[in-house]
Amino acid sequence: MSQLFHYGKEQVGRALVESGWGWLPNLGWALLAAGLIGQTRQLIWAGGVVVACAALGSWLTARGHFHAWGLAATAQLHGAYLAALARRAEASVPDAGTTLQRDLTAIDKGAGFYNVLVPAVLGVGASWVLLAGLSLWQHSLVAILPLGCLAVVAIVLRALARRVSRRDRECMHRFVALGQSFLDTLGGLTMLVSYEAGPLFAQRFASQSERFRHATMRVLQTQLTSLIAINGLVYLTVLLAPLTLRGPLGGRAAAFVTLATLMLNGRQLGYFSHGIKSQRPALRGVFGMLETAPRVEADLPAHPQQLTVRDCAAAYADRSVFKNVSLTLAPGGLTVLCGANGSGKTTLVNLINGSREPARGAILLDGQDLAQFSAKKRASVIGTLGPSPQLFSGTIASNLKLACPDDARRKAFLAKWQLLAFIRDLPAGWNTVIGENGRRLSPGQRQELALAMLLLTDKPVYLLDEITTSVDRRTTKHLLDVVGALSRSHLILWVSHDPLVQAHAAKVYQLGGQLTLKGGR
Ligand SMILES: Nc1ncnc2c1ncn2[C@@H]1O[C@H](COP(=O)(O)OP(=O)(O)OP(=O)(O)O)[C@@H](O)[C@H]1O
Repeated sequence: MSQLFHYGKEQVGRALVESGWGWLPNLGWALLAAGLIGQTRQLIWAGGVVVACAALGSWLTARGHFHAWGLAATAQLHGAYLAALARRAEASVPDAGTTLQRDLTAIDKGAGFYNVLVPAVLGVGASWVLLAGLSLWQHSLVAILPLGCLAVVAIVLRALARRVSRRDRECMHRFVALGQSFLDTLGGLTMLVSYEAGPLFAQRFASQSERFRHATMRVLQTQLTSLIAINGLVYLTVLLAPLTLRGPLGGRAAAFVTLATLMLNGRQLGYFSHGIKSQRPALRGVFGMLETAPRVEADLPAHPQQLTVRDCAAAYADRSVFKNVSLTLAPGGLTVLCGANGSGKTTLVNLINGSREPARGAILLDGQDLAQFSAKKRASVIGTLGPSPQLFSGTIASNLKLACPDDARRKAFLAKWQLLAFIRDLPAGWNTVIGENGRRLSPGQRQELALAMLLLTDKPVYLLDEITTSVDRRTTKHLLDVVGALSRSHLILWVSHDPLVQAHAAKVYQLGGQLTLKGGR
């Protein structure tokens, strides 16, 4: 939360003046009460003058710019956040923008930090000084009473805070479970119909919705309990105060009014701490974005000679996938990675291309740590293709053009490597319309087209993850010839269980907890 102080600093002085004027009427009301009840004309006058001066001062300082600190700070935070978001999107950092709505709301709600903190702290402090003076004058315990109450409020809130965050987590967990189940059902509707499992899923979905509703109600219940705790203790203290008051009637009235305003400011602080705590995760996201947004970066080598995976470990949540994996890719031959399902091959590919961060270790390209570079920079030198490639509705030619807009180079490349031989059998040839994500092509044709598009991007490093699962043997052999030839000048890692692919490799690594060299030519 300390980062919040860095914004709108130039308005802090103004916020103090605003808050001071804001508190002054409390002194005026205390004097008025003392004067009216003690029937002292001078005090009535003094109170009236203070209230009038405070009102005039507030009007003069405010003049349409009330909450100057909050306004300045939130404007600066919005600006900094949106600029960082733009840099992340520009650098193709995954997830950029997905939390935009939540983060902007957090910044707006965070304005409470600027608008409430100073007035409430100043109000509590000033009221306390006044109260201490009054109780010295009257020999009463009225200054100690609120101390005890605030201590109890703090203890109660602390106890509730744990419960609140447990309930919040539970609610979020239920929400995620509900969302996942909804998306699964939506995606697999046809399969569910063929399994005749519709009613079962409907029942399961209904019970998950019910659990989510219960979790939400528990969150509301806990929030209500803490509000009752704060308010209950505040009003109880104000009600108990007359029992501790001694001395002249006017002094007692002044002490009572000051105590009431002190407790109201204290309650405001309690609400404030609640509000700011509930925004803490979102605000952390905002400051995380500001800290991690990519700065202007250096270029990565256009023709790297070595990619090194150095002592890398990978984990999901607290589950380790592998530890101490080291591997070097260099031009001069294909490197193949195999291993049992779930051993972490795709995870390793994702560490290299930057879509996941290693739990430990580093990935170096010609000695430069890739962690310093944005996803966009990494993607400019590392091309990745997985088993389910993404194609774009349009024709085969329009897709190829996306990967390489230069007509001459594209045609020369495809002719040189004799790629996409299946096009000869299509009546519309290159102008065949492939539909959304290439669904009018066969899975094998989709894979071939996606590989041709990847190779057309002409990156120095390629990561191929199970790209021939749907491709026939003859085409696989041909693709192996192409990739094998490219691996003389490029750094290529191919994840494959296929013995045919492994037979073409200069090095074959096996992953299974550790990475071991299994063979190669
Ligand atoms: N997003 C994820 N969240 C949590 N766990 C994951 C996630 N992705 C993968 N895992 C787990 O990490 C382990 C490694 O997965 P990974 O996909 O890297 O294996 P793989 O070797 O590529 O498997 P396959 O041969 O089936 O493609 C698996 O046990 C999997 O359950």
